[in-house]
Amino acid sequence: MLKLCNISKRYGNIEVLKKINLEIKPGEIHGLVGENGAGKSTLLNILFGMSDIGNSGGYKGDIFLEGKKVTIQNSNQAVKLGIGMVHQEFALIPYLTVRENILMGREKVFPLSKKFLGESLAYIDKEKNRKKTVNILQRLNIKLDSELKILDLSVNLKHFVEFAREISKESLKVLLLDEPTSALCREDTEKLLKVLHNNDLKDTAIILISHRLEEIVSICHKVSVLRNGEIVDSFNLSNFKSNQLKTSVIKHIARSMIGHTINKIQRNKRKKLQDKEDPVIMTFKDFSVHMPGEMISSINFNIYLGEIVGIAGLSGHGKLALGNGMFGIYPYSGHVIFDNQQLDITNTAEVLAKGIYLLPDDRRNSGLLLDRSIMENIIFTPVQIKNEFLAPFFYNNLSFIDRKKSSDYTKQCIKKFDIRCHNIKQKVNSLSGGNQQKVCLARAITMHPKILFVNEPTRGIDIAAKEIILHILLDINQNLGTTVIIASSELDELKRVCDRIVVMHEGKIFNIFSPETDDIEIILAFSGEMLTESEKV
Ligand SMILES: Nc1ncnc2c1ncn2[C@@H]1O[C@H](COP(=O)(O)OP(=O)(O)OP(=O)(O)O)[C@@H](O)[C@H]1O
Repeated sequence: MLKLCNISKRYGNIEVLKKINLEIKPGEIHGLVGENGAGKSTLLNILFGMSDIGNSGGYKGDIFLEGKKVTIQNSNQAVKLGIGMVHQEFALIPYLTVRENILMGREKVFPLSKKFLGESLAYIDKEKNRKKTVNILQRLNIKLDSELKILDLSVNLKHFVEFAREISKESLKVLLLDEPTSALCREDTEKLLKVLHNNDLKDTAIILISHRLEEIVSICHKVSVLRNGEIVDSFNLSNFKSNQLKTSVIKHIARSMIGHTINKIQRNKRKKLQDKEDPVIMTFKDFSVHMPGEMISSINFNIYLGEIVGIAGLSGHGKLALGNGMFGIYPYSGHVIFDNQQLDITNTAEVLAKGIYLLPDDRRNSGLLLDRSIMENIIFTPVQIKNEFLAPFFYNNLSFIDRKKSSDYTKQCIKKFDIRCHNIKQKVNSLSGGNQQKVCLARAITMHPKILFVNEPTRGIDIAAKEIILHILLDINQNLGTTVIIASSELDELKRVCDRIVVMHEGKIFNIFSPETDDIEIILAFSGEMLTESEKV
């Protein structure tokens, strides 16, 4: 179905893809793995004719579709050729509804209006389109109101909408999936992958990028490993059915990606599950947050000084709402007490100045200044809130950025966080997704927060960099005394670093577990169920 011959791509002097050769059959799911910045998204962007590729000098090499050579200059051409893409950072129109986004350009219209007014002026049959959308969403087994605006959806639901839009296209020849599951919890990932696995798309050639190697090994037929823009290894996965073989092939792929083996971070000294004696740093009283698709209602919860708390649960049950609500991003009610005083969470500058910081999961929309350099992104909040990185006052309160200090510090961050970039001046929107996430974290850490809320810190991060990030979170907790609240879909990571794990269900705290608790018990709590005493035994 798809054949790539010697595909190369340069950004200025830097060659980010070097003579990529790849063949994918109809019905084949081909995994593409590699470190952050290895060139995976660039390859898919070429195949989907993304404007960024054309604007930066295009690509070299040949693309064949069903044996015919094609040139892809823009996304319109790609769509016409039968190529669909689910983007890492969404390509949805925020002010339109789920229905409008899924069916855009393919809406059902009233036949008579089409006859008299022509296709482009025909009246859209809203009811028929609504039913069609509901059917598509049912195919994905997802409960979602088709009339909600994209703007009001959580990140995981946006992923489902993108996926629904692509798989509902007839005559889809090639489907490009750029980390479609990175924002999803295990259950939602399974729903989505089931559609791929069930051969619903049996004539389509699929390329799947994922940093979750278990996922790649479970559903892909083949996998190619990209390192520094080159394919360094490929594996035929059809032979690896048993769990033991899967584990060994995962290790093999990981080594091939990174070039060395990875040591998983494990916290040694943990705090005991809190008792009444421990000092409380923050209290939520009757706290509700009306975050669309992630509401929490009337929770009462203490955060203890110096702990690392994990917040887990299925998407849509409120896991992400605590941090987002804390920063007044969505309407809320109730009270937040910090250091024995009521906090005015509508005053973000004051919240930040008190040493409370949020690293949001939606980094592109609320975490980064995309058009600014890595350095500006890292120092921005410390300059604004804490007057850091400024040269001595020039006149009254007027001062300039201390360039040397800022650039030395940024270089340190690049090293510490292993941010793969050309230099400190590179604009953040030209960094790979995982490296953007590292910039967000570097800024958060630069604030030396007393309390750090992090939503999905390792989303889109490669397997080696994940360990760096977990290590840094442990480090600021142990050495700076930062209290850390991590909302994450990665239960394994929460178990490795947290003192306790709070499970949210239907917007409430369902239970709080010690990290030693068996996975099954925690996962059951995700659905609001508990093991009986005899089952525990
Ligand atoms: N517009 C651009 N200008 C300059 N460099 C760019 C641009 N877009 C991407 N790059 C560089 O190309 C390289 C490959 O990036 P790409 O997004 O393909 O990586 P990736 O393998 O998808 O990483 P991730 O896993 O983090 O998503 C990176 O070094 C990135 O900085």
